[in-house]
Amino acid sequence: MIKAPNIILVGPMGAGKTTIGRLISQSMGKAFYDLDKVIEDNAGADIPWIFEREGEDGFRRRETQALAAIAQSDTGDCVLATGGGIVMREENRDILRDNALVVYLYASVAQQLYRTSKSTHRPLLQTGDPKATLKKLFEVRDPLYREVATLIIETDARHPRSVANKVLDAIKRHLKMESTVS
Ligand SMILES: Nc1ncnc2c1ncn2[C@@H]1O[C@H](COP(=O)(O)OP(=O)(O)O)[C@@H](O)[C@H]1O
Ligand SMILES: O=C(O)C1=C[C@@H](OP(=O)(O)O)[C@@H](O)[C@H](O)C1
Ligand SMILES: [Mg+2]
Repeated sequence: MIKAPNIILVGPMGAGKTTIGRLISQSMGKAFYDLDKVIEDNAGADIPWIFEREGEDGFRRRETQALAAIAQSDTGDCVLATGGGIVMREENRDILRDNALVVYLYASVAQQLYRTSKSTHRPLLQTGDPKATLKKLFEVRDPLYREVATLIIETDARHPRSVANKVLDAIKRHLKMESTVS
């Protein structure tokens, strides 16, 4: 029998990684980690505080450390929701590709903007023009999400439960396919 891999969700801010990750972990009976929460717990401080005191570079160092610790533990029993910038470092992309089944949750810039508009805990969006920021980030990051993804799931115009079911079906189909070719 093939070993079940860790499931890692990537995608832009507002794609629903945290929300969908929690839902699919419950359905799969796997532990759930949100990388932002792990970083906050390790630092004893929240993300806005880390960005303010250590800059984005400090946050990215902490992010890589936390990703490596979780993804390279070989238990294969967790679902991990990452933050939208996880694909910016090449070493992170290597870790993702080598250690997990990676699901890219796709959302249009309009949906990203809508879903992130009610919260103030994303420092990169605390600017005068969050739409322009999301658009610029998406242009750089979309090809990188695609580079690491095993599966790509569209989330626009879908309720979280329906996105979660779509992800679960795609994972099942993928694992079945893998077991028939190996
Ligand atoms: N498929 C969806 N449809 C509508 N709202 C969603 C969907 N997925 C997530 N949301 C909402 O969007 C917001 C951002 O979701 P979140 O899971 O924090 O995204 P991410 O972790 O990718 O930044 C939350 O308020 C969440 O309830
Ligand atoms: O896109 C990014 O660079 C970031 C996304 C955030 O996570 P979500 O994608 O879960 O909002 C969080 O890691 C941090 O604010 C930086
Ligand atoms: Mg999140």
